[in-house]
Amino acid sequence: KLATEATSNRCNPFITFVLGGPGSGKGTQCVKIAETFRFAHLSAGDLLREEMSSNSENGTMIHDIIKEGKIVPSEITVNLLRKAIHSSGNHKFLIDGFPRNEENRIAFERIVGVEPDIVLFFDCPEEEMVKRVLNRNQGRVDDNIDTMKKRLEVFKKLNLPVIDYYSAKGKVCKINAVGTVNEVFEKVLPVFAALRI
Ligand SMILES: Nc1ncnc2c1ncn2[C@@H]1O[C@H](COP(=O)(O)OP(=O)(O)OP(=O)(O)O)[C@@H](O)[C@H]1O
Ligand SMILES: Nc1ccn([C@@H]2O[C@H](COP(=O)(O)O)[C@@H](O)[C@H]2O)c(=O)n1
Ligand SMILES: [Mg+2]
Repeated sequence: KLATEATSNRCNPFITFVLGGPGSGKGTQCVKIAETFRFAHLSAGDLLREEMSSNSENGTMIHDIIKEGKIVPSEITVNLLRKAIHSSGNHKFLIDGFPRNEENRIAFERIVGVEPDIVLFFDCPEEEMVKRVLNRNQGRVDDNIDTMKKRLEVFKKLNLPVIDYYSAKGKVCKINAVGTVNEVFEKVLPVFAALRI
């Protein structure tokens, strides 16, 4: 029901928040959803990494926070998302890895002014997430066992309560993230196939 409530004459953008622990497969699945259903894929982590590499005034701070597995101040992340939403030319968005905490959630509502239509939650056992992250090999400063342990703690302490918040509003689609990439995508497909946007 939650996914079919959207109608074709809406004015607001259609927002999907994509959540799950580090290495649960959010980015991998977002690429497939975006290709199949023509959503714009905005990864909060990717936007922060781009900002970090662009010699911006916040670059060093962002680097240090990511290396520690902590959460960047919401104003920075939400403003990067806001700009990306407005320049995308699309009206359907996958916002990957956001909101990570209550502060992120509230800042998005305040600055962007909309709530998500649906929240996808990739539910994955910790051992599997650790294995995936340590095999990722993309040169990320946070893909090491020390940072990964911290990220898992931050996920449980700060991100799970956000997922609970949206669950209570009936917005969460929980997907079992165990299985091959294609097996997981098979579970995601019906969520988006049911949309009328
Ligand atoms: N279903 C899967 N089975 C096995 N490996 C997977 C699966 N999905 C993704 N992977 C691999 O696991 C790693 C982590 O996946 P991905 O980057 O999509 O996770 P993420 O949730 O976006 O993580 P992060 O929060 O750290 O950005 C990648 O190397 C990816 O190729
Ligand atoms: N809303 C967010 C999203 C990410 N971060 C920081 O970036 C790191 C990597 O994020 P991924 O989504 O690519 O896993 C994350 O551990 C945070 O340090 C953030 O602060 N706020
Ligand atoms: Mg990712």
